[in-house]
Amino acid sequence: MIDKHGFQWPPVTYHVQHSTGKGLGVFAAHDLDVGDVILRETPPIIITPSAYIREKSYPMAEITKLVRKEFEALPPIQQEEIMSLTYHGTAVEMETMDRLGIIFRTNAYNTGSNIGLFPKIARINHSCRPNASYYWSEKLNKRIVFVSQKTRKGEEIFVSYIPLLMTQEHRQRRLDRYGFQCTCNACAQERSAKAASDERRVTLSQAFNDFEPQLTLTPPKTQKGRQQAHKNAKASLQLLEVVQQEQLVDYYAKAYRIAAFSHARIEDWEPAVIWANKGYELKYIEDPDSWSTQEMHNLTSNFIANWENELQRKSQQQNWR
Ligand SMILES: C[S@@+](CC[C@H](N)C(=O)[O-])C[C@H]1O[C@@H](n2cnc3c(N)ncnc32)[C@H](O)[C@@H]1O
Repeated sequence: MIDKHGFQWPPVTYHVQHSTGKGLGVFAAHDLDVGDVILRETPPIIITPSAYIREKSYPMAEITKLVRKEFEALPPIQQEEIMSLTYHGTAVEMETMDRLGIIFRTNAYNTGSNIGLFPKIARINHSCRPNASYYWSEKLNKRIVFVSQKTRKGEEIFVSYIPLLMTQEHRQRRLDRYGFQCTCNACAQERSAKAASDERRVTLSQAFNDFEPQLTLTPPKTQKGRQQAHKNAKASLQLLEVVQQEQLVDYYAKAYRIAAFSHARIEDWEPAVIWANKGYELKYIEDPDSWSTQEMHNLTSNFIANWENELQRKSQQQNWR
């Protein structure tokens, strides 16, 4: 629709066009900044797996039946859009499942406790170093795709289909179910750069796990505990460097949260506030209504209060001298 000022409404943020070696892809229609929303989409098909399905990891025969029922209720134009999506099935799946079931398997996303198909979002290709991310908004009943790295007009938009803290070999194994050999800029690097990237991703995975039990605000009680907490604060800054070197924007908020907690534990309030606030800003972009956004908001306020108290204490001490 063109509004009274001659502008397209809603504004066009992307085009679907050919992507070399990847079929169709989604491309930026103009320069996009971190946090810009590319797409918001309500799933025309959404299924609720039974408890049995969730535990036994997706028995496709049952899913296909649920999907078919929803599909039959859609208007022909939506059915056509869905049937035009790409699909990839194993030899067994091609034998035992119909095309709709395989389309759903190739393109659907987990959506809270359900699984949804988003035909427009399904055109976005994968990268192991993506420039976009997404979340499911229960409130809006939509999946929202937003830019996580500055993207220039005409550049392709990529999300990740898989967790990224793994070696390339491991990632490729996960991607095999989609039927393609990944040639993203992380996978297509020359051998030594790829080895360095693998090492960073494995280090990050290990470090995120190791930090998890130490993310508490209780100050250490012993001398040894205090020494360890100081070491952790230093290590949290190294972790931030590694995640930035690897440009894994989907993991920045997690690293900021670790740096915030680690500095709060040693009562170094200024960096604690800075990292908590950075984490909050990213979490807010990711999903303003999520529990983890609220957590980062509360931590930031709490650390600011502690920092103010500390500054007040210091200025009183100076006045007494
Ligand atoms: C969800 S669809 C994405 C849109 C698809 N390119 C299309 O034309 O509709 C997933 C399929 O896109 C292709 N694809 C996605 N990311 C790719 C990548 N990094 N390299 C090669 N092919 C990719 C694969 O064929 C994959 O099965």
